[in-house]
Amino acid sequence: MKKSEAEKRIKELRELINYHNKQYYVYDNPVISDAEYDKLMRELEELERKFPELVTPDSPTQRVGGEPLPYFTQVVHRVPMMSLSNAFDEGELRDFHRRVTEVVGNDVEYVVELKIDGLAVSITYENGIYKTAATRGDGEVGEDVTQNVKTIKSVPLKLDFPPDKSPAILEVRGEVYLPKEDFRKLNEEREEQGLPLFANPRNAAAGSLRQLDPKVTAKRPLAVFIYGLGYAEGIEFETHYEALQFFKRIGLRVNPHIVLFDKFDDVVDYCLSWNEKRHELPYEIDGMVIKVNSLEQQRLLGSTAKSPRWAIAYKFPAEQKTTVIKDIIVRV
Ligand SMILES: CC(C)(CNC(=O)c1ccc(Oc2ccccc2)cc1)c1ccc2c(N)nc(N)nc2n1
Repeated sequence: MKKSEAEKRIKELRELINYHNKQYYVYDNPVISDAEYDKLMRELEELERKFPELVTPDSPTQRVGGEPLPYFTQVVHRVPMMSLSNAFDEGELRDFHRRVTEVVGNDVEYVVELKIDGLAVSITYENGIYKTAATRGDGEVGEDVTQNVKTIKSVPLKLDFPPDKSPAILEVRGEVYLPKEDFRKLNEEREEQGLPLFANPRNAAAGSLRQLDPKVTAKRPLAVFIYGLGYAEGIEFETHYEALQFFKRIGLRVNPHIVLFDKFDDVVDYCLSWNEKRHELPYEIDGMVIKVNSLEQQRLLGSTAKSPRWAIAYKFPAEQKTTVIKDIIVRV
């Protein structure tokens, strides 16, 4: 095959593979079989082997990065990654709502999201191409985990911008997690190998993401849900819900159980309902997150040094298990 034909076919294959990744990971609606998908990947890998000069960093074949790192470099977040204040019961939830309405009045909508029990990451795309990823760290400075996050199949390496909206820089935040079933299997393998077990999926995700060798991370079936905007150049949103819809449209994986409410009683009912329903989810959640939808109202409410006044986490009552102590995250 001539180089020009290879170039054309490589472009086609990348677009096809990106499309099928979006169908599978973002819309949970694959339209080809795994075997057919693998065939496309193999053809692309074969062509890139024949024409290595045609390989680009955003090619779907470039997920498992380079050599192990000696250490993680630090990344200063353009916008701090804040934490959430907590509400532990309905009363505290209603106190939050009262504080909000005292500032912005009664015409307020809320977006309610699951609080995935994983670890927070920030992912930056430049002109729609995956660029960097960092852990939350202390909120101001995190660890550069670009190579490791790149191995997560539900993280797109190229965003699908519509012609009228293509931000030069888009930095989003989300939660990296390990699904329950994969956590169980991982601990089963570790037991067989006589290795220490992970205490819970969150620790397993953290331990997997903080690996210095991306080939180890690549073996861990991590996943991500994007839940917020960090920083953007070249695009503006009026509401949080609009931002989430845009994220989904361009290929970022957003949780399917996010709901917009305009009555706080419905927010409360929805939060309480998930204390039971969560046991059927394929991943662990430790609560719900309630956010004022209007970005203008968010600005009016502002933030404390630590957390926004326009969002709160509703934590489920701790199950009668061993007391939850702050787990020490180790790299194993
Ligand atoms: C709401 C926010 C705290 C993110 N937002 C921010 O980190 C943030 C940071 C600076 C902001 O504005 C500032 C900009 C510049 C300076 C200071 C504040 C606004 C939001 C948050 C935190 C954890 C979440 C979680 N585990 N699950 C879900 N589903 N949502 C979550 N949302």
